[in-house]
Amino acid sequence: MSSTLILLRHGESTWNALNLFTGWVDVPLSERGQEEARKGGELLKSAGLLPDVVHTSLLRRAITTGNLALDAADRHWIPVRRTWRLNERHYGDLQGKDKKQTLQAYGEEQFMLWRRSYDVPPPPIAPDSEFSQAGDPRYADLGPEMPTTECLADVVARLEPYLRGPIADDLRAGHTVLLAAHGNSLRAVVKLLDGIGDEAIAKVNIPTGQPLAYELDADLRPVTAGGTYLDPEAAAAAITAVANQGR
Ligand SMILES: O=C(O)[C@@H](CO)OP(=O)(O)O
Repeated sequence: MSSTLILLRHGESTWNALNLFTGWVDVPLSERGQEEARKGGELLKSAGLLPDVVHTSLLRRAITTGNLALDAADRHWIPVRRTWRLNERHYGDLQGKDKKQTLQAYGEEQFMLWRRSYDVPPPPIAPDSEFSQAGDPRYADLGPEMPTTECLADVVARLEPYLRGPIADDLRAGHTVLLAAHGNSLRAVVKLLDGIGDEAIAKVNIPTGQPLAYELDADLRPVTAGGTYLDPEAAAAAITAVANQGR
């Protein structure tokens, strides 16, 4: 039996618009981001890809995107599960910093190591930073798993059990599953699904608000490597914009 997994990065957030590193800071969607989310839902509806269940992170830009997209697809009523394991990568001490200024201060190589290398995390955030999540009640159960910074390898490690567990269970039940999440947590999903190498994943960028559908075989392997963007032209333009952030 085949099943469908749809990946949807949140629409533009207010901090995407300001070009700030965001990570676990819980910023809202911009007006444009809300519109992107609605359009994403309309694309799902017109493609006949109707989710039976949605999984989101614990961050409002993904939660709101899921709500707006599902509302536009008339699927606002489906069950929802939320987990910190789908959160954006924790950006450590870079959270709240301007991407362009960071590029200028540290240079292209260090900037890209922090943004896209597989295993180099940014410096950790101090617990008393205004952009720290220490003490946030939504993460009270995490204990020592609570990150103060993460590289993509850390995201893969915390996300994989959830992908192979609750998400795989829903897919095996024949459900069409929507993941409303983030640029880097969805890069981790794509890496795992497509078996992308640690270096090659640096070149993969996920655009905001563009549904990416994976048809999966009975072993939950992609029928088409890389999946299918429902609006390939818009997705290609948006991917280039993400890749060039900071420049
Ligand atoms: O700031 C962030 O949290 C992410 C996603 O917006 O940025 P980047 O694409 O630079 O990893």
